[in-house]
Amino acid sequence: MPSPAGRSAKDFFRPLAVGAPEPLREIPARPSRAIHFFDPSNPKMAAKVPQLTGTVDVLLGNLEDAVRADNKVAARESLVQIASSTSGLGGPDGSAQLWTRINSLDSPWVLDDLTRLIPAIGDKLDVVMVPKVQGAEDIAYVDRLLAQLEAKAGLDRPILVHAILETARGVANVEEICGASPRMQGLSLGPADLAADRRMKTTRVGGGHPGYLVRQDPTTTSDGVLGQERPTYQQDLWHYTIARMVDACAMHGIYPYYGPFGDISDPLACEDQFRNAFLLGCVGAWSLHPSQIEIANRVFSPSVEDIRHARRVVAALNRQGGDGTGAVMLDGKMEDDASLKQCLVLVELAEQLAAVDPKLKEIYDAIELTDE
Ligand SMILES: CC(=O)SCCNC(=O)CCNC(=O)[C@H](O)C(C)(C)COP(=O)(O)OP(=O)(O)OC[C@H]1O[C@@H](n2cnc3c(N)ncnc32)[C@H](O)[C@@H]1OP(=O)(O)O
Ligand SMILES: O=CC(=O)O
Ligand SMILES: [Mg+2]
Repeated sequence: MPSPAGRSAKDFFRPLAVGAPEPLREIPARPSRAIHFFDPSNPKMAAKVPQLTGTVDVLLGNLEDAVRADNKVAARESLVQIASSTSGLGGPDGSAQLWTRINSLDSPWVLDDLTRLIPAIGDKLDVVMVPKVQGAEDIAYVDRLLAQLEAKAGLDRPILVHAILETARGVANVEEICGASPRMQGLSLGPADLAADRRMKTTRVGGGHPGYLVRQDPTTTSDGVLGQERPTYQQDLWHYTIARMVDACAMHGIYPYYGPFGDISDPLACEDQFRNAFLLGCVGAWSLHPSQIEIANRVFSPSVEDIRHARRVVAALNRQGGDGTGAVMLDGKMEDDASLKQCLVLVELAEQLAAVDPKLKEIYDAIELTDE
């Protein structure tokens, strides 16, 4: 059966242009807790890139929304300059990955974004983020164009594609978007554009809303008097979409991310939003301001308590049967193959992060198990 992007299974992993690199069979799990956005046309932000390179998993040169229309060319040119001159940025050995967010596919800038960036810095660019993706056809367009440009530039490694989920049609097509190309690296939730496209009545960039709540039912006392207290509980506007995104990504072996949290002055609510996404399966979130990098790095790294518990579960199941199967009691709770698999997700993530973050490695290495 043809894939949504029109390719049969036998052709799925064939390069889309003669001389283009072979597509990857599996998307590598490179740490990407914070995708830090900067506007390359803003001299102050551009100047901060070298010092951010050792502190953040991904630096993303943003060319789309938040870059003024009259700065689009300057942003693109400055990104070329930054990528060429910043050591440790981008490529398979970079200490920070280099991503870019190109302009939307219907904009007057996107063709020049790709035809300028790929020949100039294609060897440094790890991922191209595509905004406002509507369906597999958008990915197919970028896929073919990237293959042609990679072939022309003689690149030996495919540039990956990340789509922003920020239109109602995109959400309806989320599974086919994830499976549209072997280049698909992941998806980010774009709550601001998605809210506008859905005609939601919010005015924020991500996060909750005090009006979106449930109220406790009225209570009556034993003599029938209506109680005064009716607590309310704010609900998560993004739960449904994040859950759909996580399932679609997991099904296709690619990575889901929460996107922007616009209230820079509210680090606590930002942390909550990021943690909800982490718990639901996301691997990272966007950082719009340097202060959000630390929040994402912390929230998207498993805690010491989680890793201690996960290792104890692994050890307890191994102690019992040697092969990790069966069931054991630990702290009054039943643990078996299914909880073991959850624990292994955390243990593997900790190993991946420790490999790039020496401080975290020290912390995880120092965890002692007291059961043996
Ligand atoms: C819905 C969406 O599409 S979200 C994605 C698109 N939006 C973005 O990318 C926004 C990126 N961030 C920004 O534009 C800015 O952070 C703003 C406008 C939110 C706030 O900027 P400022 O008012 O300058 O913040 P603030 O004064 O706290 O900045 C402190 C310093 O950090 C710098 N800085 C701020 N944001 C960033 C950033 N993202 N990257 C690098 N440096 C930054 C500032 O230039 C300033 O530098 P200075 O100390 O040399 O003066
Ligand atoms: O691009 C991000 C968004 O929220 O819109
Ligand atoms: Mg957007």
